[in-house]
Amino acid sequence: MGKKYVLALDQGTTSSRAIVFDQGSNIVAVAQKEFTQIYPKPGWVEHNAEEIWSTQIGVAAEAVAKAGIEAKDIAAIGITNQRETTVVWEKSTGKPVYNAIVWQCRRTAPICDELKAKGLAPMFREKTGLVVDAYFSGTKVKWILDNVPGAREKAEKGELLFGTIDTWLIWKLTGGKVHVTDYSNASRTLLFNIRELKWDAEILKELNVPASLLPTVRPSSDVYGTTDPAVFLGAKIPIAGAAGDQQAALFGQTCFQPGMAKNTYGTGCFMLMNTGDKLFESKNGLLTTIAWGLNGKVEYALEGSIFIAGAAVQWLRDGLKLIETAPDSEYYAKKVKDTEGVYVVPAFVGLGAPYWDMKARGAILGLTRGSSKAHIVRATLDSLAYQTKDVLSAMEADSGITLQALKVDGGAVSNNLLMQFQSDILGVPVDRPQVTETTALGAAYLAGLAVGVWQSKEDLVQNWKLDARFEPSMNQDVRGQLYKGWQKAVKRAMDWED
Ligand SMILES: Nc1ncnc2c1ncn2[C@@H]1O[C@H](COP(=O)(O)OP(=O)(O)O)[C@@H](O)[C@H]1O
Ligand SMILES: O=P(O)(O)OC[C@H](O)CO
Repeated sequence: MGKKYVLALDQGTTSSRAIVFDQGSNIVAVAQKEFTQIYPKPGWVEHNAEEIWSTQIGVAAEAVAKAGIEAKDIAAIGITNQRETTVVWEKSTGKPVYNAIVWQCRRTAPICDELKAKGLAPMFREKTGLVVDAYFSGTKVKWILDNVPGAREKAEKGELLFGTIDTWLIWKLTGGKVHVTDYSNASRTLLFNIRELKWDAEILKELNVPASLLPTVRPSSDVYGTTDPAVFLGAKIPIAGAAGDQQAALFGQTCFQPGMAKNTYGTGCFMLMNTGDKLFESKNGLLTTIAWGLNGKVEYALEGSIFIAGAAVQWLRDGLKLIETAPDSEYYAKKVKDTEGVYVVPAFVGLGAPYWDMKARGAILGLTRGSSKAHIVRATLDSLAYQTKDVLSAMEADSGITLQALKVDGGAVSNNLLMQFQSDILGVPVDRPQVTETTALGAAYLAGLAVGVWQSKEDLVQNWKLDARFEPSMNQDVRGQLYKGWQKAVKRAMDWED
């Protein structure tokens, strides 16, 4: 049948995944591997960039083998990645000078406080669409250059390269030949001017980051180079698409029209609304970000970033050991009809949108002698839905658009109880597609469009198929009451850490 498969590499926060798609957007094979989470201090999160690479290339080979195809049957590779996570490496050796600093890491909160104290937040907001927060790459690069012995001298001599994970993987896949990123990833660095579409000289100066470190910014659907046969299954395959995982999910959900939105429930939860060529400035704590660069222009999105979602379920599993597997959360939550007033606020790494409080910390509130494991498990699941409600309210206020239905995806959407509660608390239908691996699908689409596997975005829309629609069935008064309790609980968790 010729080369009609597309391989998506989905490098997430907790695992590296590779998925082979056919031209009908069907999943032919999946391989996945978790990798080490490194917590050197409270609030710090790192990954080993070499382990990211070895797990990613490992699952790529495994997925191709499982699909029963050969590397030469792959028309293109698309990359999608946990965003903001920062790698700095030596140009000559390819060796990272430090572990990757993960998006969740709070170590640069003091740098952000200084920038805010200097009154620079409005400048950053205006140019980058982002808030000054440790979440983004800019202050992480600065931290590496300021704290890793010898790093700044090498950077100033042009011997180091910076990249988010897309850049790191493309550089490795091409055998160290190509140093690029795409518009969507660049827009998460706090270094990129989303209006002028270039690295911002004033910001680079302020953060003391030499421009020589930075990758070339390219469209999200474009042939960046080919794989080095020595590293990728002996074949030269075009690497033809890249996008941050949340933007890729927006693309995979075929949210191509302004006003269309999706919410992805993974480690964190990220709601994005396509705003087309319009750049909305949020007045309600959301981010303005680039959705993708495609067909010679960029399109924008409004984003609500929630730092802890599925990770709270992992905490129930690994930290509290209340459940054995993530899906068990549904089983225990079902044992009670509601949380009886218990709220879990999973502000483990502060709070993102719409609060942006780096000093918030997790809290369980409303406990009584009658509170049980089931109540805590249920309250943890509910917290994903409440945080989503916070963000959707902000998005509707910013855009003036009332959502008719919310498209969802990501690991936690298999939880039916959560999806029903989500619909109940929003008062909006929740639509779960058959393919919930929309992040990988989006990356495959971007790559496939660049090499002609698919001809146009319109071709893709018909591939989106509904699995289940969850309709709101909660009484409005109950909804209001429950949400009021959540807002009270959030206030108690805020501004906690000194
Ligand atoms: N049935 C479930 N109920 C609740 N949470 C779940 C369920 N299945 C998976 N999860 C959560 O979903 C997350 C994994 O989703 P995934 O999309 O793979 O995340 P990521 O891309 O961020 O690594 C984990 O945090 C896990 O706790
Ligand atoms: O890896 P995920 O799916 O948790 O996504 C992480 C986000 O890209 C962080 O901004």
